[in-house]
Amino acid sequence: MTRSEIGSEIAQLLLQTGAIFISKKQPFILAAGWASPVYIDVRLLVGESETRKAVTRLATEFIKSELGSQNFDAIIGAETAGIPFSAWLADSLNIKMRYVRKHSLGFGQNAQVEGGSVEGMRVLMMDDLTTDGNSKLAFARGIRAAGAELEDILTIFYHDVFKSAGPRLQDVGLKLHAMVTWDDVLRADNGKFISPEDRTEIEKFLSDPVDWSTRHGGRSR
Ligand SMILES: O=P(O)(O)OC[C@H]1O[C@H](OP(=O)(O)OP(=O)(O)O)[C@H](O)[C@@H]1O
Ligand SMILES: O=C(O)c1cc(=O)[nH]c(=O)[nH]1
Repeated sequence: MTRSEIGSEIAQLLLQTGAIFISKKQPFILAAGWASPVYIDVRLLVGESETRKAVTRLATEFIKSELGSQNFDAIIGAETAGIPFSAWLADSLNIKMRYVRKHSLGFGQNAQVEGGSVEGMRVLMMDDLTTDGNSKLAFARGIRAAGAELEDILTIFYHDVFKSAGPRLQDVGLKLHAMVTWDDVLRADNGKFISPEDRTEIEKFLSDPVDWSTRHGGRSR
């Protein structure tokens, strides 16, 4: 399967499971404080057996063909939504699984990376989604502080509109790989899930998300 075929299949799953939410009244406020007319709830791919099996099959194929599964000793799921996907992928790829907390626990072993040592291991970080990459930077600091070699991050969805995300990750030696972006979703929709009015609003947001956010009470820079 090509990258584009994988993107198209997962985009269909996101549309069918109702994971693409379009705000009718108030904008969504995202983790980093941006206002947005859309919110992608990738967590909805977790609930049903058929759906999660399909995502795991597609992500396994993506990792094998685009990244090379032999390049990783472990997959590390990011709290919270990255954790279930990392568990299924670790089984499917037959590699170790760990997970990384948003913050060290603060008591007990005070660990940020859980599930065993990652010292000297080549690891792949797995999360459900990327917006501006802020959370990825924090997770990466924790994973590297635990002694792992981390260069690659895989997310199911990437908004790919906050233009600073890629360079900020590259500056610290991180490569972001995404299975689905807005291009895949807008191509996969046949008008059944996204109305023409909603599509117009989404396109306005995508063409200048910082301006959209500023005009709707979210972050402006
Ligand atoms: O900051 P970015 O790297 O662009 O990624 C956006 C983050 O926002 C979501 O997490 P959130 O904390 O909202 O929810 P979760 O705990 O369910 O993962 C998502 O799972 C990403 O981790
Ligand atoms: O940036 C975020 O917080 C975010 C955006 C989005 O579309 N979906 C999500 O779960 N989080």
